This record gives sequence, C-alpha cells and structure tokens, in this order.
Amino acid sequence: MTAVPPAPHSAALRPRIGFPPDQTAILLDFDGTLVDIAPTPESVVVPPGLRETLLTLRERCGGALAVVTGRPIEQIDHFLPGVPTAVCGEHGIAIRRHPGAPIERAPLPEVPQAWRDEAEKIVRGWPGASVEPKRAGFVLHYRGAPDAQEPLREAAEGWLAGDDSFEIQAAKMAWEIRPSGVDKGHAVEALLEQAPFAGRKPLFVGDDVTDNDGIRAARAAGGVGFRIPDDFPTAQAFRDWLKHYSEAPQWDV
Ligand SMILES: O=P(O)(O)OC[C@H]1O[C@H](O[C@H]2O[C@H](CO)[C@@H](O)[C@H](O)[C@H]2O)[C@H](O)[C@@H](O)[C@@H]1O
Repeated sequence: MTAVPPAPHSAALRPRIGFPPDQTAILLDFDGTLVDIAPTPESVVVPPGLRETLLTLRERCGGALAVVTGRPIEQIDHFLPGVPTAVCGEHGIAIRRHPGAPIERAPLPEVPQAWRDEAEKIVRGWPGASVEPKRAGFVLHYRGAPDAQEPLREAAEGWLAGDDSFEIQAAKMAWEIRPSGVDKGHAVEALLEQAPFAGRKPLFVGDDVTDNDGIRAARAAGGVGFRIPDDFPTAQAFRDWLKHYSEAPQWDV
C-alpha cells in the first residue's frame, strides 16, 4: 500500500469539495476519523453530537451514508446503532448495504486455528497486548505493550511464510492478519454499484494506511478522498467540517 498525496483542497482551513450532500455518497472510516483513537478497541467514545450530524447528513444525501471500517459490522452496530445505511466491515470483506439486509461476505479462506491459538499464547507473555478476533482473521494489538511490536510481527511473519492467501497489514499500534486481496477500495467500488450510492460523487475520509485504498477509489470515481492528518489536522477538525457540511447551504460547500 503506497502513500496518497493530500487532496488539493488541504491548504484551506475548511476544504471545499464543491458538491453538496444531495450529490454525494458519504463513505467514512470509523477509528481515528469518526471517533478518536483510544487505548483499546472497546474504549472508544462516540463524540457528543456525532450521531445527530450523521443522521442529518444521511437525510441530506438520500441515505447514501456508509461506514467503511476494519472492524466487524457488529461493532459499528454497537457504537452507531441505526445510523449508517451501509456498513463495510473487516476492510470490505463483509458488506451490509441496508439495515437488516443480508451480509455479503467474500468467499475467503479460514485463518488456521493454530495461528489463533499461538497468537493468544504469545500475547499472554506481553501484558497490555491483545488479540482481537475477526471472522476472517485477527488483529495483534500492542498499544498497551509497545515492546511487543517486533516479536508480534516476527510471529505473524512465521505463520504466513509460504502462504500467500493471508497478509500482514500494518495498522495503528497493531498488526492485522487478514486474507489477501481485500481492501477498502473494493468496498468503495462495490457500494457505488448500487442505490443509494450509485450515480453520486463519493467522499471518502480516513486516517490509516488501510484507508488509502478507499481514498484512491473515491478519487478514481470522480469524487474526493481526504486523509487525516494531511487534509484535516485531527479527527475532531474533520468532524467539525462534517458538521458544517451537514448544515451548509448548497453554495457553501
Ligand atoms: O478502519 P477503522 O475503522 O479505522 O478500523 C481500524 C482498526 O481500528 C481498531 O483498532 C485501532 O483503534 C483502536 C481504538 O482507538 C486502538 O486501540 C488500536 O490501537 C487501533 O489499531 C480496531 O480494533 C481494528 O479492528 C480495526 O481494524
């Protein structure tokens, strides 16, 4: 995954994207974008007012509001119940296009149980580190045990040696073991194929290397991709912009 350049609007205090919500498909990352990074995955806090901002946006964009996340879909249901129309989970491995719709899952290999067992065993030796299980892989978190970064990476490289059906994805203070060939760019393309997202200009915003694929896909589809901190200094600055975008008159976007 290579770096993407900042959006051309980033010099402005309030980037203008030039098209209002009723022409936009709004596709947003979760951790580090809609919520601030927290010590553990469970401890993130949904900021006051975010839910209202997103519901206003969903109304204004004809329902074309999605969360595109590395987390399982169920976790977005927990933190933002009833808010996004669509959720793409586990970096696009799972897509639910509408609330209550069946979850579309890419046909992917199962991560070997032996890797999961070994991962649990290794993190027990690093207090503060943890394993986050996912349906199609798992995450080795070391935010609470920074010295575990290299030992965990070496363990993951050992599991994957000679097996190209999985890859190690560097994340924020974490290594993710996930099936090869799935990324947020594919998720963005899949969403844009169907209503209510089809025919709109995509706006994708994220903060992590895994978001670069989503940013590229949005730009390739004639839309805008923003990256925190390149285009907004902080997630809070982005959320302030998003609130403005949700309320602004057509001529002020
Ligand atoms: O695609 P995202 O919505 O940005 O999700 C990416 C990963 O986010 C979570 O981990 C990260 O955020 C945690 C909470 O702030 C933090 O404690 C951790 O260090 C970060 O790596 C989540 O746990 C992962 O499953 C997501 O893939």
